Amino acid sequence: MARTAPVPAATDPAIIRNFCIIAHIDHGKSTLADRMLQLTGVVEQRDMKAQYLDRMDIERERGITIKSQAVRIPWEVDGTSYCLNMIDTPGHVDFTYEVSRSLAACEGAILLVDAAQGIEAQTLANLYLAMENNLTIIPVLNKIDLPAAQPEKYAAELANLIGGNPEDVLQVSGKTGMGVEALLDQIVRDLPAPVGDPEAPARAMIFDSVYDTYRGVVTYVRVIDGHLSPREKIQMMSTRATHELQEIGVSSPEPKPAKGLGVGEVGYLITGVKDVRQSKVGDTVTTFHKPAAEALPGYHEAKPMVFSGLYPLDGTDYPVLRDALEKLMLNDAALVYEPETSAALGFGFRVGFLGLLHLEITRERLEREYNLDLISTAPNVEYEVTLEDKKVIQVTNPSEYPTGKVAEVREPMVAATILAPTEFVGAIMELCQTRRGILGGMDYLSEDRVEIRYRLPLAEIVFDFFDILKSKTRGYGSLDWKADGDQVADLVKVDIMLQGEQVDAFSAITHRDKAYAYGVMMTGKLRELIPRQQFEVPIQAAIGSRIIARENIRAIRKDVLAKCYGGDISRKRKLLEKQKEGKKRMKMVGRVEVPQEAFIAALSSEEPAKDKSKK
Ligand SMILES: Nc1nc2c(ncn2[C@@H]2O[C@H](COP(=O)(O)OP(=O)(O)OP(=O)(O)O)[C@@H](O)[C@H]2O)c(=O)[nH]1
Repeated sequence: MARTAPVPAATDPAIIRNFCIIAHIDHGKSTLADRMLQLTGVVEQRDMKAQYLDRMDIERERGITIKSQAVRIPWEVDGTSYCLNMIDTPGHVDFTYEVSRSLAACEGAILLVDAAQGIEAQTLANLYLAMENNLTIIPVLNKIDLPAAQPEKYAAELANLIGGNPEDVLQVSGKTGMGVEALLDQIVRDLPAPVGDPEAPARAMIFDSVYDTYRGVVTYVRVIDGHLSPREKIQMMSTRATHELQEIGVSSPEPKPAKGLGVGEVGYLITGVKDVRQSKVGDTVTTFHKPAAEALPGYHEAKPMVFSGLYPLDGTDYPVLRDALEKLMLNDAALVYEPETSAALGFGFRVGFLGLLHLEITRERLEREYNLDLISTAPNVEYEVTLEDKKVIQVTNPSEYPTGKVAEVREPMVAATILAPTEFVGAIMELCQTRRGILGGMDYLSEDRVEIRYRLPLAEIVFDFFDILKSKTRGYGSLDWKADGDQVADLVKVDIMLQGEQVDAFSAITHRDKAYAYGVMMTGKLRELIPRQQFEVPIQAAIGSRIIARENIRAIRKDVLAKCYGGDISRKRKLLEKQKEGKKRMKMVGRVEVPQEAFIAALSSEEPAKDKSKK
């Protein structure tokens, strides 16, 4: 019954439809994409697995999409075989950047809304992105099989938001497959076919690029004008670097070599290049023999929001970490890093991320895919510090924060949008107020749902804000934010000292009002984590030379042989060996031995617990 046809060799743009699915997290994009793959027969029943397009283990385990994926699916309407290119996109606010790149490769978007939840913060954010890209939008309610679904109510809400009639909002279930065929028909009917000049010099936009151990760099493109063929010499417009095309093809969803890619087509290129910097996302590909005069407008550079130091537990892994970061960067245009050294942790990198989830995912990928053990330092945002001599520096690492000579510090701000049932307005405003927020406005989307806008310091919302918002709104609040300039702030650097020796890994830049709380928290934690030494160890928190908190670790003389009475010499030796082993995993801070685990434990609590990472 599925109206599938063999994937047509799409040389005629009139039969192509490029679309993406945008939605708030968990509203069911990946499930709907799965159902489309199954219905159209591109994935055999026996090969089907949930979240087919989520290729990374982490994506499957956490049930979230991180990378965009493009796949070509056939669909027949009124006897004509169409070629649909579906681009699955992530929903989490950290990965909005991935979404905007995918949108630029499409003519239309399915705006998917959970029929039991209604419109949420990322529904709005993604809708605005799609509108900015002039995409045709098909509103769809998903999960209508759920007993809690309220299709009439939310169809009205959606129609109200984007204009149109509630009756025109399609109702589907990605789970049961209900309504999905009608949706595919509507995609063919409502979305415009791509337009471009087939005779013009080739121009293709790179919207993704991944490193494959066997094949080298695989570059995903959307052709705007002209044609790309195998064995052709291509040129990257930003660097003018040339490569020979070894393979060109489409994902269906497994890679399938093709005879070429024409106007409007989405596919992949392989040039055998191993250097990941040769294939930059946002760049335009043209041909060497007939190059285009002008590149396509690129993407906005993603701006990292959160910075953290990443250090290998074992110092000899440093080169592995460097290579791994380089490879990940190709996959992830938003990642930036530079080498740094820490007195306490050795050689590592300062890495910039889009948010905490991005940090967590990156760290997990590095550990898993490259077999590394890492310590990540407490994350912080980027500050702009003006010194007394008017020099301006950007500080992403607390240990670089200048002491004494500071004239002004500016902190990054965000424009935040919170959606929640009206009964929680008071609680939300109270929370934003304590986070130094300034109310920007409030709109009622329906009589029981409100949109509240605040301007807040990034540092106040990027760490635990969302978890608190969720608990204050009994799970119903949703949050989206984007960068919104900066402001002068009263910030200080808190240092942590062990026996008078500063430990750079524990320093933090905080608002003056919160410095004391940080000092007390960190000194208290370290007292628990650092074992007693043979002398007393004071742990202090200080702003400049002023001590704001202090704890003490009492002295102990640790005699490991005390337990071994009797003359069993081999047992004694074993114990001594063991003690030596243990020492190897100690870091010396002055005379104080700090176990590696203490660093990990003291720093890790600054991250969100694993299961809280979803929005
Ligand atoms: N009952 C019901 N559950 C659904 C339906 N579609 C998705 N779900 C469930 O909703 C949850 C989220 O679905 P996903 O497809 O992973 O959501 P997503 O929007 O792709 O999430 P991200 O990829 O992380 O953005 C899963 O537990 C699905 O099983 C549906 O039509 N009906």
